[in-house]
Amino acid sequence: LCTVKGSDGVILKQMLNYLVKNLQNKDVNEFFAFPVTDTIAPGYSSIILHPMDFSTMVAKIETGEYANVMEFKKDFILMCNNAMTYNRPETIYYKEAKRLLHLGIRQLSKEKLLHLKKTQS
Ligand SMILES: CC(=O)c1cc(-c2ccccn2)c2ncccn12
Repeated sequence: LCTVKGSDGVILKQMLNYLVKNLQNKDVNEFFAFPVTDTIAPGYSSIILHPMDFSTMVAKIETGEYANVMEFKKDFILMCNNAMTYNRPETIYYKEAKRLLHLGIRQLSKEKLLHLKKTQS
């Protein structure tokens, strides 16, 4: 049961869960599924000060930390930019981040979200 006040919170959560699932499906190697550790990426935590990954984004959706889609989009772009900062352009991680970023920007474009909003209501 959601009160009238809380109803938009439920709809936003549904929308964000739909969007994050769509984006995660594009990360076929699951490079972005979990936080990058210093073990697999030497010096990562001293180079990347604001780490982000899909599991963190999913947790933030559940705990209602995103007030709107734009805040969610910011974390997605941060996640991709981190990978394009730490990894060299010739690496698979950089290339995957670049591809994911472009696919995600398209999916999160105003037109797409407007259409999604219409289909939701
Ligand atoms: C996203 C990212 O920067 C990343 C993911 C990984 C990763 C993620 C899962 C399994 C293996 N590697 C990674 N490894 C070395 C250097 C960077 N990375």
